[in-house]
Amino acid sequence: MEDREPELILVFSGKRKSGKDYVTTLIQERLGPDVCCVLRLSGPLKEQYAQEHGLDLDQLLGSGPYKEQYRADMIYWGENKRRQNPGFFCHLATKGAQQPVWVVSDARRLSDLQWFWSKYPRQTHSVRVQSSEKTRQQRGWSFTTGVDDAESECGLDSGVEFDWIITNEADAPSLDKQLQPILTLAKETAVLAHLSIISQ
Ligand SMILES: Nc1ncnc2c1ncn2[C@@H]1O[C@H](COP(=O)(O)OP(=O)(O)OP(=O)(O)O)[C@@H](O)[C@H]1O
Ligand SMILES: C[C@@](O)(CCOP(=O)(O)O)CC(=O)O
Repeated sequence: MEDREPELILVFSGKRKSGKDYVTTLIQERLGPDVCCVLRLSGPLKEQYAQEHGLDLDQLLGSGPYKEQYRADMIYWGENKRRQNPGFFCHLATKGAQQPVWVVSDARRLSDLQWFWSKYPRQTHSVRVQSSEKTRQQRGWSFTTGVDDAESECGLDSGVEFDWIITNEADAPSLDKQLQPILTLAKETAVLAHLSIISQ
C-alpha cells in the first residue's frame, strides 16, 4: 500500500517517566485507532537491538525495569546509527503509517524534531510532557549518570519553543482538560481529511 501523507503530526518529548507513553496512549484512545497511530522512534531501534543481542523485545518496549539495564548501551548503539543518518529511526518509525494523525511519542534530540519539521512543515507540532522529579521517582525513575545527563535525556531541554506543554502530575488539571486543544485540532483535522477523501 502506498504511504499516505499525514494531516497532523504531534511530536512528543519528555524526560524518563514523565509519562510520554501514558499521555500518547490516552490521545490514541480518545481519537481511535483509525484516526490516530502512536509511533515510537525507539521501536525500530529496540527491534534491531533486541535481535542483535538476543533480548526480550516486549520487555524492552514496556515500562518496567528490564529495559533500564540496557538503556545506556542502546543509546550508544542508536547513536552510531544516527551518526550515519540522523533521520534513520524517524524514517523507519513512520514507514507505512496510514492514519491521518500521527502521534510520535519519544523525540529526544533536536535532529528528531528537525526531521519532522523539514519533511512535514505544515503538519508538525511539538508537545512536551513534564513531571516533577518526585513524581518521576514514584514511577520508578532514579538518576543515572551517562543517561540522565546525556543528549538522550537533555537534547530538548532548551532551544525549542514547544507548541504545547502538558504537566502530568496528580495535582495538575486533568490530562483530558490539558489535552483538549490538541484533541480538538486533531478531530477537526481528521474530519477535514475524511471530507477531502470522499470528495475525490
Ligand atoms: N497520569 C498518570 N496516571 C497514572 N499513572 C501514570 C500517569 N502517567 C504515567 N503513569 C505511569 O508511570 C509509569 C511511567 O509512565 P510512561 O511509561 O508513560 O513514561 P515514559 O515517559 O514513557 O517513560 P520512559 O520513557 O522512561 O519509559 C508507567 O507505569 C505509567 O503507567
Ligand atoms: C535507546 C532509547 O531509544 C531508549 C528509549 O526507551 P524509552 O522510550 O524510554 O522506552 C533512547 C535513545 O534513543 O536515546
